[in-house]
Amino acid sequence: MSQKRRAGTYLWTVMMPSLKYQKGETVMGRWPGSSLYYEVKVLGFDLKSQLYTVIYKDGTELELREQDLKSTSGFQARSRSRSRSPGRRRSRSRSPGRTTRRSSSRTAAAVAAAAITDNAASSRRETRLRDVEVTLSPLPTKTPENNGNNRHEKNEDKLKVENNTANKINESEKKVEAEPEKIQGRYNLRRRKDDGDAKSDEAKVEHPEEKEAKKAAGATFATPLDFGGKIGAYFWLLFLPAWVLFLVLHVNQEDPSLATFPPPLPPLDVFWDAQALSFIILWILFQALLYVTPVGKLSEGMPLRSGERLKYRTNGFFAIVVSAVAVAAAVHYGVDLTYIYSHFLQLATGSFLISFVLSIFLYVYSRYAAPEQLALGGNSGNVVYDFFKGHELNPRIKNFDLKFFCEMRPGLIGWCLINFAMALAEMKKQGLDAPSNSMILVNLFQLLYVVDGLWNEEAILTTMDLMHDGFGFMLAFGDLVWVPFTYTMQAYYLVSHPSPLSVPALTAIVILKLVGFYIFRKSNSEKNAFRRNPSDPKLSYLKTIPTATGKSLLVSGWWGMVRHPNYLGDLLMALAWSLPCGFSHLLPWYYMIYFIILLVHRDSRDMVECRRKYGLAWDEYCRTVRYRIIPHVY
Ligand SMILES: NC(=O)C1=CN([C@@H]2O[C@H](COP(=O)(O)OP(=O)(O)OC[C@H]3O[C@@H](n4cnc5c(N)ncnc54)[C@H](OP(=O)(O)O)[C@@H]3O)[C@@H](O)[C@H]2O)C=CC1
Ligand SMILES: CC(C)CCC[C@@H](C)[C@H]1CC=C2C3=C(CC[C@@]21C)[C@@]1(C)CC[C@H](O)C[C@@H]1CC3
Repeated sequence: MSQKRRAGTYLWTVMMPSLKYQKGETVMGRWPGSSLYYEVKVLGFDLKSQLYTVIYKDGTELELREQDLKSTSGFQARSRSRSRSPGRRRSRSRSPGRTTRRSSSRTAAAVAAAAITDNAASSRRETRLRDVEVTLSPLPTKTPENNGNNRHEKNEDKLKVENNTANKINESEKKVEAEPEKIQGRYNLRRRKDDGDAKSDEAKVEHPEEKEAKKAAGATFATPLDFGGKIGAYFWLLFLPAWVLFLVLHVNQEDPSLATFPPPLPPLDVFWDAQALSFIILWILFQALLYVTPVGKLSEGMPLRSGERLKYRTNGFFAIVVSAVAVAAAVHYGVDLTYIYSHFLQLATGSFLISFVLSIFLYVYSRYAAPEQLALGGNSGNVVYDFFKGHELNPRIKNFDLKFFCEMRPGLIGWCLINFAMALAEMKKQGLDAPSNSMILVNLFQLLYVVDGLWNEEAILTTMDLMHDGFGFMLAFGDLVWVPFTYTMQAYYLVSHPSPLSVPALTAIVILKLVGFYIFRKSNSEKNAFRRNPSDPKLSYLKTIPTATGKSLLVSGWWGMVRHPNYLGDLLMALAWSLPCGFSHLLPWYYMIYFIILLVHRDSRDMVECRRKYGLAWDEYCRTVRYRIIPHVY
C-alpha cells in the first residue's frame, strides 16, 4: 500500500508542473449543472480520467475537468467586468449568480442551498449562462440493450467513452447551457467520499495501477451498514422466514388471537409438497415469459454511477392482463383455485426455497461483477451481510433484469391471484353466492394498488430499491415470499372470520382509500416526472433547491408538504385495507403495523443516503420541509 501511495506522490511531483492547477492551490470551481463558481482547493489529479479532485469549503468533494476550473485572479477580473454589463445587472437578487458575486467566500453548498429557485427560472438563467465562457462536458449516455453480457468488458468500454468526451465539449455546449438540469447525473462527478480518508490529500492521488488493483480486489466505496449491521443480518435471515411461518400458521387457526400464541408447529413433512413447488416454478416462468415478450415500452432507468442508463421492459400492465385472462380461462376449465388456500403453507415453503436458491445465485453471480456494478449499501466485505442486503445493484442475465422482474412481477401479480383465490375460498367455506363486502373491498383495493404500480411501472425506476439497494436475500425474499404470503393476510383472515360492513362504514373506507391513492399516485408521479425531465414545462411552477450533484430537490408541490408524501398516501391506503376486517383480532392489522415500521425505517435510511449525497442542500431541504410523513405530526 505504501508503495502504491509513493507511486501516487510521484505522479504529483513529476507530472504536476505540466498541469495547469497544482495540488493545494485554491481556484474557482464550477458548480455542477450551473454557471456558478466557488472557491475550491485542488486535492489531486487523475491521469487516466484527466479529472481534478477538488474540495469545496463545505467539504463537498467532486471531480472536475480542467475546463470547469479557473484561477482565482482571472476569475475575479472577469467577474468584475461582467458585473458591469447590463445583462448581469438584470439578474435577480435571489439568483445563484448574484449570490456568488456578492460573497465568493460563502460555502458552495450553503449558497446553493439558499438558492431555492423557481423551476421556471431556469429559462431566465439560460441567458446568464451564455455570459460564462465555460462548458461542462456531458458524458454520452449509454443505453446498453445487453448490459449483463460482458460484465467486465462493459466497464472498459465505459472508460473509453469517458476519455472521448473531451472532443465533444463544443458540440454539446449549447444544449448543455440551455438545459442545465436535464444533463444532471451525466457529468463525471464523484460523490463525496464517506470512507474516512476523504480528508487526506494524498489519498486522493491515485496511480492508475492502483485503481486497477483496487478494481481487481473489488474494493469500492460502501455506505454505512444498516439493519443492525453484520449481527443484524444473521438475525433477519432467521427472523424473516420464521415470521412468515408464524403468520401463515397463526391465520389458519380458528382463533388467531394472542391467546393462541404461538400456533402449534405441524410435523416437518407437512411443509414439503413437490406439486406446490412446481406450481410456483411454473408461475415464475410464465411471468418471465411475459416479461421478455417484446410488447410495451423500453424505459430508461436513472443514470448509474458509471453514467450508464439501463433499459427495462415496462410491460407490467400487459403481464397482469394476460395473467388475468389465463387465470379466468383456468377457472372456466375447472381449475380449483382454492388449492392456493388449502396449500398456503406448502406454497410459501416452495417460494422460500426458490428465494433462497436465487439469493445464493445472486451472491455468487455478484462475485463476477465489476466494482461499479455493486451496490454501495451491500458491499461491506462481510459475506453474510452482503448476501442479505444485496451485493450487486442490477444483476442481469443478458437483458433480463432480475431485481426489476422479481419486484414487479411474480410476487406482485401473485398477490392478486392469491387474494382472488381467498375470495373463492370464502364463498366455498361460508357457503356464499358471492364474496362478502369486506372481501370485495380488500380484493379491489389491493388490485388497484398492484395495477397502478404496473401501469406506472416506469416510476419504480426512481425508487430506492431500484436506484440504491442491491439485490440479495432481503429483496428476493421480500418479493417472492413476503409480498405474496403476508400482504394477503387480510384476505386470508376474511375466509374464516366474516366481518360485515355497514353502508356508512363501507363508504368511509372507500373515501379513505381514494384519498390515500390520490396522494400516493400524484406525489410519486410528480417526483418521477421531475427526476426524468426537470425542465418539463408542466413542472415549471415547482420550486427547487440545487445540490452539489447537479440534481435538484423539489421544495414545493407534494414534496414541499412533507418529505415523503408518497408514504403518507400509502399509509392511508394501508389503513383502508385493514378496516374492512374489523377490530376483533390484531392479525389483519399486521400489515398496517409492519408498514409503519417499514416506512419510518425507510425514511431514516433515505435521510442518511440523501444527507450523504446532497450535504448541506439536504439540510436546507429538511429545514424548509420540516415534517417527514404526516404534516405537523411527524
Ligand atoms: N407496499 C410496500 O410494501 C412498499 C411500498 N413502497 C412505496 O413505494 C414508493 C417508493 O418508495 P421509496 O423508494 O421508499 O421512496 P421514494 O420513491 O420516495 O424515493 C426516495 C428518493 O426520492 C428522491 N427524493 C427525495 N426527496 C426528494 C425531493 N424533495 N425532490 C426530488 N427527489 C427527492 C431521492 O432520490 P434521488 O434524489 O437520488 O432521486 C430519494 O432517495 C412509495 O410510494 C412507497 O410508499 C415502498 C416500500 C414498500
Ligand atoms: C422482507 C423485508 C422486511 C422487507 C421487504 C420489502 C419489500 C417487500 C418491499 C420493498 C419495496 C417494495 C415496493 C413494492 C412492493 C414491496 C417491496 C418489494 C411496490 C412494488 C408495491 C407497488 C407500488 O406501486 C410500488 C412499490 C415499490 C416498492
